[in-house]
Amino acid sequence: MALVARVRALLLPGSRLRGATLGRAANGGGAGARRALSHRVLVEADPAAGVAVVKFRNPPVNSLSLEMLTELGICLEKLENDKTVRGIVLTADRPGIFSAGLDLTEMCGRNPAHYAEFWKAVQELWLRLYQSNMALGAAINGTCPAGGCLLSLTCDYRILADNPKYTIGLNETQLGIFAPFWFKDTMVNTIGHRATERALQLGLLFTPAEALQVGLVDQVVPEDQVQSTALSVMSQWLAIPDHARQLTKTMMRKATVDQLLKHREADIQNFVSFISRDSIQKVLQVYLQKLRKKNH
Ligand SMILES: CCCCC/C=C\C/C=C\CC/C=C/CC(=O)SCCNC(=O)CCNC(=O)[C@H](O)C(C)(C)COP(=O)(O)OP(=O)(O)OC[C@H]1O[C@@H](n2cnc3c(N)ncnc32)[C@H](O)[C@@H]1OP(=O)(O)O
Repeated sequence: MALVARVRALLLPGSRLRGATLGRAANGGGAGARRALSHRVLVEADPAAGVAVVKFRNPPVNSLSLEMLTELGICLEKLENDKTVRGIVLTADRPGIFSAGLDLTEMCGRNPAHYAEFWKAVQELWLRLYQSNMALGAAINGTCPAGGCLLSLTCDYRILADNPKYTIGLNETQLGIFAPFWFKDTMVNTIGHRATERALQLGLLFTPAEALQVGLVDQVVPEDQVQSTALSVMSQWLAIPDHARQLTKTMMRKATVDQLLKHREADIQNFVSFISRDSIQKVLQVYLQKLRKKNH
């Protein structure tokens, strides 16, 4: 289903999104700051600074469900059309978990049509973020595996909280699945081929010190300074004339984007047939059960 159709579906009677305010809603924060609410995404915009902070709040772990992907996509589209916003900082509403990655329940026990719809939504969000004309920063205030790491890698820079409990990486192989080519390319573009090959094959989750060393993040700062640092780094990016920064970003990312655009349909079909395999369903179910057992 296309983004517009998914939004309509979300707005049908009975949907949890119905009645939610997706536009700018109320004053909040400092002078001129504006807040907008949807269920799973909170936006704090500061028009004077030209920056919006987009906060994930999809408890318990900020997983990227179909609804979360859709709300995030709507929110980013609105911000892209807002002339007062030139930069976006992505972060979690609460410290602890930036995002647990793609929602595993969307990839388990569903039908092929659902897998195709879900994967299309993952592609759409990646394309929106990776091609964004905005300057994007990630204020990573919690653990950041797999799809969470991918979100941060679409940004122009990453600031990670200095907490050894927080790890970051594309750990798909540890689940018995693997990162598709465009996840891989996004990481290669950040840390290079050899470091990516090692990280992906071993499904490494890096501590803050390791992530800094390998170049997966640009700065590690005390936990209470993650957002303020991300905002002050943003002012450096916004000091560059937009057109010059945007043309450079497009030049750097075009080949990677074009690969997915060229193989988009095949990538969906490959995902659907891979994820539908009995053996893959089994490993995902075992992984989910292990996560759930901890709590019961
Ligand atoms: C041949 C051609 C092939 C072409 C191939 C194409 C594609 C390739 C194929 C597939 C690629 C698919 C890509 C996937 C990328 C991903 O993002 S997969 C998700 C990876 N994520 C993780 O591994 C993280 C798992 N979670 C955790 O490690 C922990 O939850 C946490 C984040 C560290 C938090 O720990 P904490 O102790 O605070 O919380 P709990 O573990 O107790 O969790 C609470 C609650 O939430 C549930 N949950 C956790 N993570 C997820 C998730 N990602 N999705 C859904 N649900 C999740 C957990 O089960 C608990 O539930 P409850 O017990 O019922 O409350």
